[in-house]
Amino acid sequence: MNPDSNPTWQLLPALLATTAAPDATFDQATAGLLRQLVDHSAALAAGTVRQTGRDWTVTNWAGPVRSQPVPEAVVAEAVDRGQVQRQSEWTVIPLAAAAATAADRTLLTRLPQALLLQSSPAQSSATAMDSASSLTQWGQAAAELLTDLGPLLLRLGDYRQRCGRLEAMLDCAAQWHQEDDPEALLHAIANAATQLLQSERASIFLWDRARKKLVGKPALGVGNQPLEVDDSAGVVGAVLQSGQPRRWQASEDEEAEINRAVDRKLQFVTRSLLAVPLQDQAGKPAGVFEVINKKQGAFSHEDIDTLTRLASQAAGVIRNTQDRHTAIRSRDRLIADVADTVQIIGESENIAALRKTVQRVAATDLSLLILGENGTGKEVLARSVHFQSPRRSEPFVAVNCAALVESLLESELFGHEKGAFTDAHQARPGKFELAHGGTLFLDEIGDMSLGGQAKLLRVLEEKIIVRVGGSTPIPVDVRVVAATNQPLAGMVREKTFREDLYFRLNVVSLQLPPLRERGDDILLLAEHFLSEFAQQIGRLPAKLSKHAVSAMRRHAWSGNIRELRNLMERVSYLCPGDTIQVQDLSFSADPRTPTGSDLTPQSALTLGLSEATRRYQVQAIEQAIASCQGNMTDAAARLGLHRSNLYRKLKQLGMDAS
Ligand SMILES: Nc1ncnc2c1ncn2[C@@H]1O[C@H](COP(=O)(O)OP(=O)(O)OP(=O)(O)O)[C@@H](O)[C@H]1O
Repeated sequence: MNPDSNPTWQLLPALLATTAAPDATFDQATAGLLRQLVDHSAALAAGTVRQTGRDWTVTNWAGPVRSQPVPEAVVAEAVDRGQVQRQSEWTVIPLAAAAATAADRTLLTRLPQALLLQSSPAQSSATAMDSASSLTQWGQAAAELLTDLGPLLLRLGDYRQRCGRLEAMLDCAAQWHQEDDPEALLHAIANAATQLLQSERASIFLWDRARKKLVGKPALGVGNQPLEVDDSAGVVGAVLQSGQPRRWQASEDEEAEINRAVDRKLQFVTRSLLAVPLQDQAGKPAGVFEVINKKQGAFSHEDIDTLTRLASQAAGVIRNTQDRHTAIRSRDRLIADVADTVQIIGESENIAALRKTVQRVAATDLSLLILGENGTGKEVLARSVHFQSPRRSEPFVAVNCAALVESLLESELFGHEKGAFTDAHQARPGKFELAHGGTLFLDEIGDMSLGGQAKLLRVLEEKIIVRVGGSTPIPVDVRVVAATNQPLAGMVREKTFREDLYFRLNVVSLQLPPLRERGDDILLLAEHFLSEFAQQIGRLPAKLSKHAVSAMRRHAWSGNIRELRNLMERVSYLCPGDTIQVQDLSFSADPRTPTGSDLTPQSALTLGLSEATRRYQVQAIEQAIASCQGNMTDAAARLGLHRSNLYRKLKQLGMDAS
């Protein structure tokens, strides 16, 4: 036969062309084939039919809108006999099941059972015979194509649909991994399920084992109403208990399985439902994932497969997000706890002003230079800046520059590679790398050698380090806070500190006052230390008696807070009662100042006669008051003074007379 007049050859290209479209379905391919049939043959219209219950339903139709009913008897006879049947303008060609189809019962139920051709009614009998035979030829060609290719096209459609769903699932899973908020994640998962399974709602029930409840987290379309059901009730309960997926369809399945009370509460009617188990890492039940009301038809086997895969992805992501959230919460709690321990204590004017400045600069990445005598709290201040800054969850690394000899400085700060020098048995990151993302505290910067200063400056400018013995540039993001008790500006003038580094570090400078200039902050700090040590010892913090408070105020404190801290540590451990008395406070002498017994004629040469005399008097009075347990009359008597003269003397010496 000439291929041009062979109906199969004429119909096939159109059928293949339709199939080539990436989202073509079996129905679309059939529609294309029927259109070709109508265009090329004598058929006015063509359609496919299959039996649903007792009726014959048209599954596809090409040509003018049908005005007559399907000739059901003729169709039934053609299908029953497996032979072409004709009646008036109808020709019915049965579609045999291909061998491949017969093996797959689910395909059989989806394929049409007969091809229906309608021709024009009025024709001479001779013409009618010719045209009927030609029509049958065309029809049989189309029927063969549908029989042979139909199952393949259906399967192709299924595979495409499955690929589409898997792709969509991968996309969803990738998005879920970005989601940090557990509630938002559950919403995103439920949304994905409604879309992928063309359903009206989806809910994820997490199992509250202790309360024997299934808690529906995002119940879409339900607002924020909590949805809780007993863990053994209804379809979801059965899925949790059995670990097996379940489908439920109104009118086909037991009505009693559905909890209509939930429907009423949510003003919703469940028509169909599919639920699959959610499992934890160990494969134990963790909840149930359900979708409700398939928009068209019933939930299929493919839907079970899709929801099961979705549930397994979801379980993993939910677990990870919950773990991450728990970890973040405990990290934040720990950071908050540590941050609490590094408050800048004090209400004196200069400390209050300093606290305000810290609040302002903490949010920035500006370099800070903290100046202050030894033990004035420079490191505490640096830590406080760190914990108030956005870098608080990253490391705070402190380096004592005075302890770094020139030969070690580079490897300490920038790290080294294995074998970089004799003792470099392992590669080691330096302090800059360790502080990445956080704060690097360079204490005693004034003691850094000039060579070290040059290397430090380069890294601060370039924000890149290279480990000793290495060649790979490593970018570092570090906020630098430097501190010194040295007169850095003077050192710049004397050329013992690099001017360019000084300006690089000193974008903002903070000056910490010495303890002796902090007035009643001494008492606040003392209270702070007393409660810190009380906590360590496991008892209530001791209180300073009125006389002890006076003695603390009177004492000529050095600048170093450690003196106060050590004293409070000593009394916390040694003071027997709840109240600290004057005699419990034996102040240690400021090593830089000659003590009473040290005061010699030489002292007057260093301090000046008037200051040496003042200090001698202060100490003599302090000792007398302490030895008389704060009794001023007795103390005055011991000093050979009248009580009122003692008060006058206190005032004159700038001591606290209260
Ligand atoms: N605001 C504060 N709250 C609690 N303790 C503080 C505070 N300020 C300082 N201290 C305590 O004082 C001592 C000295 O503080 P820090 O080490 O911060 O001082 P520094 O100026 O860095 O000392 P150095 O000059 O010796 O390096 C520490 O024991 C610290 O705990």
